[in-house]
Amino acid sequence: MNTPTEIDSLLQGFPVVVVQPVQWGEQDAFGHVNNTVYFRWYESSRIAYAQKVGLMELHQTERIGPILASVSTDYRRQITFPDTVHIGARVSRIGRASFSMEHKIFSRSQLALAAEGTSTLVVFNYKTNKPHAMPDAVRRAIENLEGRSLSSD
Ligand SMILES: CC(C)(COP(=O)(O)OP(=O)(O)OC[C@H]1O[C@@H](n2cnc3c(N)ncnc32)[C@H](O)[C@@H]1OP(=O)(O)O)[C@@H](O)C(=O)NCCC(=O)NCCSC(=O)c1cc(O)c2ccccc2c1O
Repeated sequence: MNTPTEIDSLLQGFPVVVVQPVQWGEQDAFGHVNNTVYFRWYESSRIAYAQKVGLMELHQTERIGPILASVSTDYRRQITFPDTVHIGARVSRIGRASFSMEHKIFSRSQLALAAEGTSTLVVFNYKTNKPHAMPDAVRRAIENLEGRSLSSD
């Protein structure tokens, strides 16, 4: 029996996990979830992560927030309706203004890794339209969430 608990253990080390039901309309003519949907799922996990470390609030108050610089994925399994996906996000690196995230998507019905990817976000000043140095408070919040220090490179 595939249980959410088993998937939770597969996603150990991912401090943010978003759980979403697969929608019928996310499938394409070939009967599987279309490749573009995986990027939406990654995005949901990035947003949840940014909310947890105060980056969404910072955007509301200071107009300093994340912007997506790059994203990539490897597809490991097809996903079909009905299913539920568990999308993990963790930060693996913090630079001066940028930080890197790793993502994993697990299929609950297959109890298997369906995709894994990486993304780079840049802290961005939406007033000047320029990158902004990672604020210390956000760096600390990320390190607290990850349970380790993430040195600059
Ligand atoms: C991405 C840019 C802001 C970079 O600007 P610029 O080239 O001027 O930056 P620098 O050369 O000074 O570098 C700063 C910093 O960024 C790193 N970097 C730059 N480009 C890349 C890249 N392609 N890949 C990886 N890393 C990159 C560089 O190494 C530096 O790192 P340091 O740590 O050393 O400082 C600029 O190119 C730009 O504005 N691009 C357009 C971005 C865009 O339009 N993205 C799509 C819309 S945003 C979006 O969709 C989005 C998605 C989400 O999932 C979000 C989640 C949560 C919140 C918001 C989200 C969001 O807005």
